[in-house]
Order: sequence, then C-alpha cells, then structure tokens
Amino acid sequence: MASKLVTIPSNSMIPERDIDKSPILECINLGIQFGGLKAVDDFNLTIGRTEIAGLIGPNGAGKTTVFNLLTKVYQPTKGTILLDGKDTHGMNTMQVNKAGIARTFQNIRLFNAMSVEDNVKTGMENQMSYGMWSGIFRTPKYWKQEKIAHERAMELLSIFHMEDMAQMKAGSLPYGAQRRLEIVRALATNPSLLLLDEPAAGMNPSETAELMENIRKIRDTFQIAVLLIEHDMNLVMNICEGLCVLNFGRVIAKGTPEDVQANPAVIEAYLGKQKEA
Ligand SMILES: Nc1ncnc2c1ncn2[C@@H]1O[C@H](COP(=O)(O)OP(=O)(O)OP(=O)(O)O)[C@@H](O)[C@H]1O
Repeated sequence: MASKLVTIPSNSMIPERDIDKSPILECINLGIQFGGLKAVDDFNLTIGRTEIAGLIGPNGAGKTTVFNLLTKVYQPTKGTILLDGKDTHGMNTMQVNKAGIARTFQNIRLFNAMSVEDNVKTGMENQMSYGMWSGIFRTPKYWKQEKIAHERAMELLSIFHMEDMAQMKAGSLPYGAQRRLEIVRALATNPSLLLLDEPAAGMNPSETAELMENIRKIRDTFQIAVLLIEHDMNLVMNICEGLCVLNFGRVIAKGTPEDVQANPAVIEAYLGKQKEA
C-alpha cells in the first residue's frame, strides 16, 4: 500500500477510495503559449479513477484552454498528459476520445436537425465496426449493430429520463434538455474521463440540482472520473471532491472545496470578486 501511495503526488486531490489505484489523468508541467500569452503554464493535476473534480477560476483564467489541451484541440507547447498511464503526445482529438476522454462544450454543439437518438449514436461511431458497404446496402451486420446502438442510446437517454424525446429533433428541445443530451452523447463514446464545460450554464436552480444528482449517478453507474468547469459555486462546492483553481493560466490552489474556499489567494482572485458582485 505504501509504495502505491508514493506514485500519487502529495498535492493531488484524489479521494480515499481511489488512492490505491493508478490515476486516470496526470498533467505534468503542462503549458501552452499564444504569441506572448502563457494561457496555461506549469499546470499539474492528478485525477482519481472515480473522482468528481472541479476546475475553477475567473474569466480568462485558462480553464477551457486546459480542456482544449486535454482533448487535443490544441497541442501543448510543453508538458505531458498521461491518460490511464499512457502518454497522449501525438494523439489527435479522435484518438484521445477513443482512448477515453469525452467532453461537452460551453456553447451547446448538437446536430440540431437530427433526432435526439441519432445525436447519441454519433457518439458511438468510434465503436461501430461495419464498413461503408454494409451501411449502403444495409447488410445483416449493419442491422445487428444498429439494434445494439439503438438499445444503448435508449439506455443512456434513460439516465436523464429522456427516452420519450428520442425521436424529437435535438434543436427543438428545451435548453436544459439540450445540455443533458450533450452529456449523454459524450457518455456514448464510453469515456473513462468526462469533461464538462459549464454544464449548469443557463440552467434554473431546480435543473441545476437535478444535474448535480445526475453527475453523481453517472460517476456511480459508470465508475468514471468527471472534471468540470463551472462558475456556479453552489454546484462546485456541493459536488466536487477536489478543486483546482486557476488564475492567469497558473494553479493558485488545490484541495478539497473547504480548503480552497478558505484560501486567501482564491478569495482574492475569485470568490472575493464574486462576493463583491
Ligand atoms: N486560440 C487562442 N489564441 C489566442 N489566445 C487564446 C486562445 N485561446 C484562448 N486564448 C486566451 O487564453 C486565455 C485563457 O482563455 P480560456 O478561454 O481558457 O479562459 P477560461 O478560464 O475558460 O475563461 P471563461 O471562464 O471566460 O470561459 C484568455 O486570455 C484567452 O483570450
């Protein structure tokens, strides 16, 4: 047990139950520079296999840039990202998704003209093994995989009680349901780490409360890790087991929500500003 503990960085936020397992994500001295701007610098973060972690900080702190680095929208200028112990260097967005990272976006990005079910199925494309010809000629292999995809899509939609919406156009859903659909689509890729970029943005308090329950349910059901960016402090403090606070691209605090809330640097950089608002 002691030797396993040595591999976990002392300042990590990993919860007790994950401490004897290898972390799902390790960012080591990660950084990216845009011209003269170090948008993210010396970013170190370790996430446990079933941890719900939060990435917070003021506007422009570098949170979404971290997500873009993890998902290879941007290649880091320096540092290393280990996903389940494997270096993701050189991977592209599709490859890193196949390796286990899925995300949602700050601004909803659904295929509005497609049905809810088909939106979910787009998340499964990585796992489909029938070729173009099977698709065109609708071979038995195609229908078999379609049946499996349909059942899986309905099962995932049921997490959010959205089965009845399966045939509706995604663009016609109410706002909160569109946000939930984005999460379902991300889950359809079978991730081991789910990145949620401001999942509660634009939601009313009861939708936010339901979202919190659903994030916990996702973690418990699929035994995966969740890293979320969120400005809703109530949600963050309630649901996250560990928090990492960014300011001007650098980590200024890490720890439990209680530790972070009491940290003077955080109060000044972020929470203080919120209180004044
Ligand atoms: N492609 C890019 N080119 C140049 N600068 C960029 C690029 N992407 C991000 N930045 C800059 O990097 C910094 C961090 O931006 P980022 O969007 O990651 O912040 P954030 O913490 O997610 O902010 P918010 O909470 O407002 O979404 C900002 O100064 C932003 O202007």
